[in-house]
Amino acid sequence: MAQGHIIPFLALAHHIERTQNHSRITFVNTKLNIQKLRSSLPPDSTIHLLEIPFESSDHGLPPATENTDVLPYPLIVRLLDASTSLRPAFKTLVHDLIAGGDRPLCIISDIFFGWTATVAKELGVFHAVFSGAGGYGLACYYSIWTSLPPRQSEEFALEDFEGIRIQKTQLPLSILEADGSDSWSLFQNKNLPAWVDSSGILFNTVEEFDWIGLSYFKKKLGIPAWAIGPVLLSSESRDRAGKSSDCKAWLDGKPERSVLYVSFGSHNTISPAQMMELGKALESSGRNFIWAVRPPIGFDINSDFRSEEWLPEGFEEKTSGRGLLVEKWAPQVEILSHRATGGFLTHCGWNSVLESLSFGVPMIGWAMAGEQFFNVKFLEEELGVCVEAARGKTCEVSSETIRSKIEMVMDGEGEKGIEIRRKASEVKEMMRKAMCDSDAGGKGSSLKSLDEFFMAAKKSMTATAERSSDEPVVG
Ligand SMILES: O=c1ccn([C@@H]2O[C@H](COP(=O)(O)OP(=O)(O)O[C@H]3O[C@H](CO)[C@@H](O)[C@H](O)[C@H]3O)[C@@H](O)[C@H]2O)c(=O)[nH]1
Repeated sequence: MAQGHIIPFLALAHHIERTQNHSRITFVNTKLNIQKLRSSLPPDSTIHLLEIPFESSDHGLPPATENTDVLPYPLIVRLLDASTSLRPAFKTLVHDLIAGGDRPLCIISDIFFGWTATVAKELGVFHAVFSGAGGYGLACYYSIWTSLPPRQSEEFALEDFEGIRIQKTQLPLSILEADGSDSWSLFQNKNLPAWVDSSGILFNTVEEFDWIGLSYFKKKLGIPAWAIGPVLLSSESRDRAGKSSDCKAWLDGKPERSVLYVSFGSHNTISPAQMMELGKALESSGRNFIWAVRPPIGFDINSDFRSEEWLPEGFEEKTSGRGLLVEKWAPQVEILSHRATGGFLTHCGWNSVLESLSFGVPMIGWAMAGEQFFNVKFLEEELGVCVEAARGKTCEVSSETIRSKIEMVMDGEGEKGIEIRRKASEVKEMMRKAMCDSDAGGKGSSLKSLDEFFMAAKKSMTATAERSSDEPVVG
């Protein structure tokens, strides 16, 4: 029930539809999310859409709230918790399919729907969690949630993830405030342990560069972790195209790799003070930029953007011609794929990371929540494709610091600028190969993993069928 999760699920559904012959896919979600999805499916799509009932106002949420993108941060955990109420309707749905002779081959569910693994186990259906997050970032997140660090430590080693040290400033607010009895702890204490009921985890990532995190899950949960990515949604398959043509036309007039794209994903925003500093940094950097803007923390996230109030005085006039503000939703893939885009200031949500790297665009990291802090650590320390600019939605940042990181990444002639672009190109190539079906060497690793996953699901289905035919008929 979040755009950042629905997008990779839709991409996965398209990918399965294309690569696995004769598979029938049913996409299950609540009414409003299904409505949005319907508009983004091509007319010839074989993907079925099914709604399950959900009344947000029954859970202390505003009416018609079914997606995190319309919610302020404090209400997100309430939506997650409310989503567990879908369990009986979901169980009935799967039960009815089985009773009608249409047993599903497998159920693939989101990381926040741990309970679906338990339902699948009860009904004897093969189940996998699909993580739109990467292996390394999710491994840190899982490890910390299942063994909360002492509150006073400024830096600590992860108990079950060898060699990884985390600083307190890298913890999302939900974990910083967790004491075992708060809403996030209560939710995660139910959600994460349920993953062991699953038969494996599918990751939207690539084995060749994300094996550390994948190994963590194989060892920790004793189930397979299949890297099947990157599965990405093309700009044509996106429902909310934003100001598509405006951005493209604007980018067409800019030199190669000269534009910095700034966006913090589908629902995050920063504090008013941070927004002011970021504005100053973009102004003083003298660089071209596209900034996907959203009202800062403390203001209605769905309201119009007031640049004269939230950005430095005269910002739009001073950056006219070299800066473009896009309100609420930008055509991100179109921007990242354009030859004029040379860098991405991002919160490092995993979809943004994959989208950026699939076009070889290096990043400036500013994590906001969830596993994003660990993604930044991974991208900077392990892959060398990112430099960190700031941490969190409330930290103090100065325009000078942000500007220096912008210059470092956007400077195609400086040592760092050259190196980071080289590494980003290397990762882009790894991603291409993982999904490649035509190189002389045969299928790429991610395509092979998806085949393995389907083989495991089919084997399990055959075993279930054999078991039920062995059962004595009771009159
Ligand atoms: O103006 C915008 C903003 C976002 N997007 C798209 O929305 C998605 C955003 O996904 P992501 O970058 O992963 O950010 P979040 O929406 O914040 O993602 C959530 O889901 C991710 C995958 O599980 C996690 O890595 C993040 O921590 C979690 O916040 C991407 O496909 C973007 O292309 C747009 O097209 N236009």
